[in-house]
Amino acid sequence: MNAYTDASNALTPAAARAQRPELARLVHDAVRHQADTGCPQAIILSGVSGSGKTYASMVLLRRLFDVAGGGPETDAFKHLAAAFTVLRSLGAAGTLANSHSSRIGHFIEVQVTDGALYRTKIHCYFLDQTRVVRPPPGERNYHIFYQMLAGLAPDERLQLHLDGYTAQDLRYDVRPPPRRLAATSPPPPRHLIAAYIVRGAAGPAHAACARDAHALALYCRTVATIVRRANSLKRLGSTLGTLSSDSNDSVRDQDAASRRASTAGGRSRAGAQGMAALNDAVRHATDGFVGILDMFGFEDAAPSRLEHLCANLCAETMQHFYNTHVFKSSAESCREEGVAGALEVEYVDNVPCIDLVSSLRAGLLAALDAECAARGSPEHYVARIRTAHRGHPRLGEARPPHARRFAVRHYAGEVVYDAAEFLDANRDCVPDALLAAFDSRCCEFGFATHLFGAELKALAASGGATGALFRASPTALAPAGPAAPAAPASTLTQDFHTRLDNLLRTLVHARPHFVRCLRANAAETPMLFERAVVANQVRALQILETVQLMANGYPHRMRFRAFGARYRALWRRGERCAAGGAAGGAVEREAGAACARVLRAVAAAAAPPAPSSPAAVRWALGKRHVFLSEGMRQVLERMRRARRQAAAECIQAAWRRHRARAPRTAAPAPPQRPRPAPITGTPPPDPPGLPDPPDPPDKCDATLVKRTCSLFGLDLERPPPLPPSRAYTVSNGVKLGYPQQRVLAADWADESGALRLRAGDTVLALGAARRGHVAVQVLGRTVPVPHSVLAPPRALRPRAPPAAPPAPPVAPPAPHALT
Ligand SMILES: Nc1ncnc2c1ncn2[C@@H]1O[C@H](COP(=O)(O)OP(=O)(O)OP(=O)(O)O)[C@@H](O)[C@H]1O
Repeated sequence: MNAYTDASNALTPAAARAQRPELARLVHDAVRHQADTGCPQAIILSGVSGSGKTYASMVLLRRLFDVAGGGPETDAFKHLAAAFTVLRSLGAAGTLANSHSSRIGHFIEVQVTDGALYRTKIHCYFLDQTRVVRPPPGERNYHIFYQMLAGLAPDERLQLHLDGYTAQDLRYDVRPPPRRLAATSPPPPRHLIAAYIVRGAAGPAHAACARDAHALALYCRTVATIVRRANSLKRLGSTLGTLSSDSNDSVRDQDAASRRASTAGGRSRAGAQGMAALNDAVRHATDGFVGILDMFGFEDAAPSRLEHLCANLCAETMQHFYNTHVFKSSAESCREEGVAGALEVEYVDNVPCIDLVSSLRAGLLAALDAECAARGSPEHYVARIRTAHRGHPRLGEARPPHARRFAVRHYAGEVVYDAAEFLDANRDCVPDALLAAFDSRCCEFGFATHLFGAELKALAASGGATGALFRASPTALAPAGPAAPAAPASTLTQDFHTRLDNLLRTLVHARPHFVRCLRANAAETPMLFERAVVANQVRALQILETVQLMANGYPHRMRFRAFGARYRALWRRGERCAAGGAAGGAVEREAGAACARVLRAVAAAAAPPAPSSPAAVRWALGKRHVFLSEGMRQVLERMRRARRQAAAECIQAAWRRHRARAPRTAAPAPPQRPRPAPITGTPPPDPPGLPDPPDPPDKCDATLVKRTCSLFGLDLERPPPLPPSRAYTVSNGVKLGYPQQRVLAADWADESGALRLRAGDTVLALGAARRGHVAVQVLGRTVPVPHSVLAPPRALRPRAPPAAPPAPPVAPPAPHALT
């Protein structure tokens, strides 16, 4: 985490070579576990902003493709890497903490079946949209703006009205000085005139608000649309399926969005629906995934805004998920199963803080919704929460006290929030009159019309603007009714909360793997380790408590059956593996006793897991589970590896011995597959002088071939083997064996002209020759004659009417003239 470069570089080969072995092991473990059990796996990255979550997530993704996706040369990987490059431009910005901070959280869902990747979905969580119009002091806008200014060709700049501008001139790329937008404000620059059409007699402050709402709505809708478009591309030529997703839908509500996106694309409707149905069928047949979660890191910008409160709520939620999974559930299951002497680690529970922020009854976010509904003010909002949560241990005062500010004591430190923009940001509204400007009847910019399609439809149904408000960001609750509603059905924080809930619902069904990222210093300086900075993070992430649990507690538990399946190699010969399961009582007890015998033997034989490891080698038996210390898990794994290695070596040694002895003892050759018996009259190989006739031209449609291969998972480079040639032909259910008498339908001569046959000549066909040819015996020679010059075999001709005289006996082959 020292060479501070952009995180998307982690997808490059150089970064892949430098990747951490522990991340590689983690991916192997997740893929193996997914393949063994079918259970979804979630790799959850956490840490403060700038600690390397995004970097690690890219390394993990690359590794996942190496292990299960065919490597980085596949179309799917290239497509994904390209999508992430675009996403980084649109969603990363320079903050005080991190000059490439991801302002969009990601959950990358890599769907895997039988250990092979078949589809990737990116779920995006975009919060920090106010940055587009008001970057916080000292911070920067999204990378895309600077990249455009630095990289556009002169004619492109002209087209976008950006000619002559630099990053310093653009209003949205630098923090405007306060009150710059008053009446005395200078005329809007060209790029703003090009983008906005603001009519009416509103004051300048009003007009500036409208302009900002417009810009914000355009940006976040554009991001969502680009993400959806990039994710919905189907890679027909690829062996690795598709990428699909929507930036704002919940994790498990993606298919409809994916279908919407596909039908919006250039494909025919039927084709897209067919492909969506096929994808759905595959998905339902194989619902396993390996997910990589890179959400917002904890941030303490001073002062913080509503977006920071949401990001910190997300970090708190992930910390709570960790606490529950690692500390709480292991202690509870030990208690439930009567395991005596289990260590209960004391950890800091952050539920009070999550309650303070997100409780539906009186949490900070619920109070904000109430304040928005009552058209209140920031000061009134802060007074309201102070009254509601007086004395709450997690709610504090800003220092010095301020009417619009309050502090929250998060798990990773205290953060002071300024509520000045809370209400506007939460409403996230844009007036209908502004959106009416994008109506296709008056707007020539079709893309903008497309971005607000649902809203414009509602406006058309209401007969035009009525003073209603729409959400600026795309939302699952877009106006669906016939007319525009007076106010949006949800707020920014409600949407975020819903999506966070959906994400958690997905995570609780998965097996989690936690990656805790630590930032080495606060200044993005390479090779600098700041003790205090790291110690704070170690404390906040409860890493010491985790180590304590790993060293002395029982952090791992396995059902008896799962233990038996995994450590089958350690069972004594003749002893049955633990069965456990539904049979209950006696069977479960017997399975537990079998596990205990193995564990006792292992513990007696075991050396410490590693010379310097403090982890104790302990185990305990519960009612349904085996409880293991980290040390015992390591010992079991090491012994299992050793047994399997020894077994593999034993097999190899036996085989080598067998191979080495084979010539001396003249052992019988290994049985080979019997060759098919030669067919009577099989033509000998062609004489050396006989030239090959040219192959008929390939009449296949290349696109059709590609699609078929993609649909059936065939490899384009290696066609499936041809079926073995048959010793007969079949027609109308009649089998005609070779040799056959055939009559020539047309004159034919071989390439040299030495051999000539005439129409009506009868020849003896011996069997199939090269493509499109039949091997024919002529004057003691066998020559390939094209099918096309031979009349169909007799049995294939139309049947003669019953009254017709019987066919004359087949004449002997006619003499052939050799010239
Ligand atoms: N192992 C590493 N090797 C090289 N560079 C790294 C490594 N880890 C992180 N970095 C660099 O450190 C910087 C911060 O990393 P990154 O953006 O991944 O942090 P983050 O935790 O995702 O931050 P945020 O939450 O703000 O998005 C980036 O510029 C990244 O390229």
